[in-house]
Amino acid sequence: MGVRTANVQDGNIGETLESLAATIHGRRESSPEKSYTARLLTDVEDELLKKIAEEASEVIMACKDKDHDHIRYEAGDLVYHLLVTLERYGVTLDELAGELNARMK
Ligand SMILES: N=c1c2ncn([C@@H]3O[C@H](COP(=O)(O)OP(=O)(O)OP(=O)(O)O)[C@@H](O)[C@H]3O)c2ncn1[C@@H]1O[C@H](COP(=O)(O)O)[C@@H](O)[C@H]1O
Repeated sequence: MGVRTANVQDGNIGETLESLAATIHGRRESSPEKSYTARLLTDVEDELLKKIAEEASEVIMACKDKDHDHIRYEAGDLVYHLLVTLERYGVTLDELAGELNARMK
């Protein structure tokens, strides 16, 4: 585990998710030898699905430690892998927004 804190600045979550999702989408054209994302998009699906469980567990452990920087770091890993999962299975961010908006009371 290597939590990096240098150069981490607050950002706009909407813009960041859209930019990252676009990068991930673009990796469909990349070589799996050169891109981890391209590998996750093309490898056997269990490789990606296992990462979701692993990263979720790491978030849980960081929360148990009440370690703010570590929680942020592991949440970043989890959200990245979730975005790769959405890309792989064809669920767009707009659809996700629709799903969440529909629940708002
Ligand atoms: N945001 C990410 C991102 N977050 C996490 N990861 C990778 O996800 C993996 C996490 O797995 P692990 O938790 O096992 O790795 P780890 O962090 O070494 O292990 P721990 O410290 O968590 O124990 C690492 O290989 C990270 O590099 C990411 N890989 C890519 N991206 C984004 O995806 C873009 C495309 O990257 P390529 O995959 O290189 O094309 C990049 O420009 C980034 O914006």
